[in-house]
Amino acid sequence: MFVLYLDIGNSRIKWAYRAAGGQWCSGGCSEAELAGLKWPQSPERVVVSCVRSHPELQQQLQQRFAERLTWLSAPLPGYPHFVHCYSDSQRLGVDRWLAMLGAARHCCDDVLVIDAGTALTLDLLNKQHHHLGGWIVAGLQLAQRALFSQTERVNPYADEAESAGTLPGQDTLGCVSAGARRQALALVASVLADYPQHRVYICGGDGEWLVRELELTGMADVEIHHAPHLIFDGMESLCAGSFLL
Ligand SMILES: Nc1ncnc2c1ncn2[C@@H]1O[C@H](COP(=O)(O)OP(=O)(O)O)[C@@H](O)[C@H]1O
Ligand SMILES: CC(C)(COP(=O)(O)O)[C@@H](O)C(=O)NCCC(=O)O
Ligand SMILES: [K+]
Repeated sequence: MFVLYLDIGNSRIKWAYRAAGGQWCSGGCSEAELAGLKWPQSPERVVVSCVRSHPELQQQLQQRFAERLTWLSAPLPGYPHFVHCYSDSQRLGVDRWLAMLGAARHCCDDVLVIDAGTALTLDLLNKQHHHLGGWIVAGLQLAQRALFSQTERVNPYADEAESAGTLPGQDTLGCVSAGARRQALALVASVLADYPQHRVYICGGDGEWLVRELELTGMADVEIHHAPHLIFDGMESLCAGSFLL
């Protein structure tokens, strides 16, 4: 069956499907671009995860795909292979839930799932599929925007350059961008140090940077798996288990 998967985050939309060879084919797009995208065949099912309410887009996709569309805005209630720690499981971000399901699909160990997106989230899932909890902080761009919008003189000056690394900045934008990166790395390093037995999976728009940086700095003694399709793996495991009607 040809299934199209969409992940609507707070910054952008990601799409994916399995190519003929079985590998993921994926990309990112804006809302405006989504309507114009062409798929190799007409999707027989479209599974969407969405962490924000988006009635126009939902309606547009509903019209286009009708009963082929499944819209996930929260963890599926009563899903048997996941034990929540939130007393209100519907409050857990559906992207976090799906990324954990995706990681559980890849391995049978305790896992630490890191999604470096608009928010940087870290979640612990043990091998019995109990969610032990996690952390949510602002991601790289959001952390910088918080400073730009909530202070008077920390500004993204057009004549300054963003730092791509973590060395001390020497102007405002350099300090803010290096600070955001160093802050994210420090959090990840501290969690890795506390949970050394967990297998680590990293996804999200800043995932590639994070993995590279952890490897370069030797911050992680453990093996780090860059798994950019983790959320789609999670959606696929719901389809495979026939949990989506
Ligand atoms: N084309 C892009 N648009 C927006 N952010 C991007 C893009 N490419 C990489 N990024 C980085 O990815 C992060 C957003 O990650 P992403 O996983 O797409 O977020 P979300 O799932 O919250 O929409 C940003 O902090 C940014 O640094
Ligand atoms: C933490 C998130 C904002 C991350 O979303 P993203 O960065 O992928 O856009 C999202 O998972 C969310 O809205 N969660 C709800 C609150 C919670 O998980 O407790
Ligand atoms: K995220």
